Amino acid sequence: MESQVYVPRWAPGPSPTTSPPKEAKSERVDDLETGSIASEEDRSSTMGRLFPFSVASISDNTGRPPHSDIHEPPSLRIESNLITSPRTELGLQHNGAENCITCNDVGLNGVFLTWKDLWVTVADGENGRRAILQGLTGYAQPGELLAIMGPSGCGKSTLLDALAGRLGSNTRQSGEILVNGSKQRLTFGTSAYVTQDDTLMTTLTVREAVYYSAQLQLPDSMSRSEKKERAEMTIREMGLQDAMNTRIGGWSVKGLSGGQKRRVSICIEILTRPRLLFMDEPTSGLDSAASYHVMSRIVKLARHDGINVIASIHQPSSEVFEVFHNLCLLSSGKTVYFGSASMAKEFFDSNGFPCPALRNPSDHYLRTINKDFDSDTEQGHGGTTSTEEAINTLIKSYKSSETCQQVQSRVYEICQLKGGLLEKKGSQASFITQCLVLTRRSSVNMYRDLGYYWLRLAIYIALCLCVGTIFYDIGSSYGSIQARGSMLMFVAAFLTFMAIGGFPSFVEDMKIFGRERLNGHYGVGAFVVGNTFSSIPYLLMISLIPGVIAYYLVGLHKGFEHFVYFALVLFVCMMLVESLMMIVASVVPDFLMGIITGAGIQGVMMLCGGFFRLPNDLPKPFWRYPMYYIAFHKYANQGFYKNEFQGLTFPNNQAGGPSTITGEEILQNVWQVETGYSKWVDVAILFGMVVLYRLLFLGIIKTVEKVKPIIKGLMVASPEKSKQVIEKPPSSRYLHEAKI
Ligand SMILES: Nc1ncnc2c1ncn2[C@@H]1O[C@H](COP(=O)(O)OP(=O)(O)OP(=O)(O)O)[C@@H](O)[C@H]1O
Repeated sequence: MESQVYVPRWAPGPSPTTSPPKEAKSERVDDLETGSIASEEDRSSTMGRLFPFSVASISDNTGRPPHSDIHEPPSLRIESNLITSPRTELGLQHNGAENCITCNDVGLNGVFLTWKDLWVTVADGENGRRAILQGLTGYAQPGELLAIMGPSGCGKSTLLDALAGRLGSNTRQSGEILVNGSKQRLTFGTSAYVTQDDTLMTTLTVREAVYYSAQLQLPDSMSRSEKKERAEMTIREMGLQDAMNTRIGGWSVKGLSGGQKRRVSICIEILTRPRLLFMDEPTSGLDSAASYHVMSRIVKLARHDGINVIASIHQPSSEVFEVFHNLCLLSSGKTVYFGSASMAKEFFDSNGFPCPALRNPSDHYLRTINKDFDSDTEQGHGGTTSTEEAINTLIKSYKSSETCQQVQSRVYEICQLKGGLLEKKGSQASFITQCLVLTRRSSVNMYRDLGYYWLRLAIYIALCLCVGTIFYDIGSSYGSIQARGSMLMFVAAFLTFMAIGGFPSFVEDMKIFGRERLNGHYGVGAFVVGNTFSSIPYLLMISLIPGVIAYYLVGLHKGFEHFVYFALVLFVCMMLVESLMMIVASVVPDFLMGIITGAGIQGVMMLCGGFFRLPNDLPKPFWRYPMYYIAFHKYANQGFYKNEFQGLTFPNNQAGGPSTITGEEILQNVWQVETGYSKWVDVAILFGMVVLYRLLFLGIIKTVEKVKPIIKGLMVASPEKSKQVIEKPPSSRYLHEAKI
């Protein structure tokens, strides 16, 4: 082999070999749409441009065909002006497009991810801290798929979460994760993450879910029809064309199957072709054919658009296994193997665990390193060894292998590249577009979800019929003063309290918001605006229809203006309770705990709202100030009472007093209402509280987003272990020749 000069594509200055030959642009090797595979001739002509790095030189004197190099370590395979991978067999290389990863600007736009000596620990009651990941080192490159495999509970999801910056707050992480060679946080829109559980809006059809998502994420410069086309093309790519108009469905209504939901989740995240894509078990729930098609399409997409894909996979078929570029095999948080997927077989062979004929290699690897069932591992040579021993042998062997050294060298090289900061992938749609789309989507969801408003409407109507018949035709006797007060209190307290009923549906919305927010589809502001505007028509409906029943059956203060005020206070109180529950949901995302917390808060507010204990009798200072002024029931009651009693006169049954009593006197002496200001001020305060509560929700989410990483940063501790931070590449075999 001739001497080699490794030149990264983003290295400054001209390089004679960094540009692909002109004719490359006219070549058509594979077609993403049709999935057609390149001819062998085409492939060999484009092999030299398969990777984002140009390697000056070089001729291969071995005379091997292009594919035979797959038995060499993958990361630094340098020969024949190429570093190649077994994916060539699938035609996953240059496709002739201008933006082809293999030819153009992977080095500029692609994202390299490296991690060195990565540890993740969690608190363990008895033993201090338990390590979930133990000193992992690896890398992931643009245009490639890195598969993370291992037995259940070995730390696959934890590794993905750590790399994506999404570890839970009870974990501690140490080691170095670099993006394009520099430290940067990977949250909120810098990458896309397909989580293990499918958090989707169950009331939407597949077409709607993906199209709304396209509208939220794709730039305003794209026309509606283009967005629609992109959405439908992506749905077809994931083989969901027959389910386009099927509702996703949830626990109450059956819709898509688990595997179909998985594919919808993938569709939503690949719409914008993110530069970094994390996938937690993308093939779970899929049959082997569907798994193969999904994974091969993702690999093609990765290759075509320079996407760096990192996926945890449970049990790939041999066909699926073949599309992996690199494999990270974990056992109990330790690396058993990291390197070319196709080289894993040789690794297991050479360590005395050959894959039996006719067995799927990935099954063999997993079986060899799964010690959960404490079974013995059969060896090719007829003997047996315990699974624990087998794992230790493999871990030791990997650590001392050349492959491991090459991985560390590769990590070191990538770290030297020092690429720019990763820009937010984020949504490119404007804030206004996001608000409009979210309002529309949320309206459709509220309309179709019976639990959101329809059930409440039915219950409200039933309750208001009860109120209307119990207080029927209340009249204007002296006794009606107390009855009116009680009836209005019931409406202000209990009917508004019932707004809590929409909380479970809102919690589902919050989960979707959480996922989309983390993936950068839109911000908190757009979510709050969308939720507020979409709920207004429904809240108006559930305050007007039951309100009219209760108001006119009881025969409250006559006059349309009085009814409008009554319905307005009811409406704004329901909105207020919903806003309060939004705050609760942002702090307590579990719906049962949230309902209990929300009910508790409202119970306290009801108590100190000035009805059960008159304002002047409330113990000072806490209940009289500030609680009385914080409880929205104060303003609701006072507004209702002013609306009801001002302008009315009642006969006075009290001995020795005047024969009549005015509404003003009742307000001041009976209900102790502050009459120095108009009833409209009360309603304005209530509206102000709605705005305040929604702003509080926004503020809490934003603060948590900002504070959480700081707290996590403070919590990062060095685990008790000797560190092996790679300051120098263990193997300088390639580097001493490299010009970076
Ligand atoms: N935040 C956490 N707190 C406590 N333990 C955790 C936490 N996260 C992960 N673990 C533990 O770490 C181990 C690895 O979990 P992880 O979810 O990464 O495994 P996995 O390989 O993805 O498993 P599966 O394939 O079954 O999804 C498990 O034993 C799990 O209980």
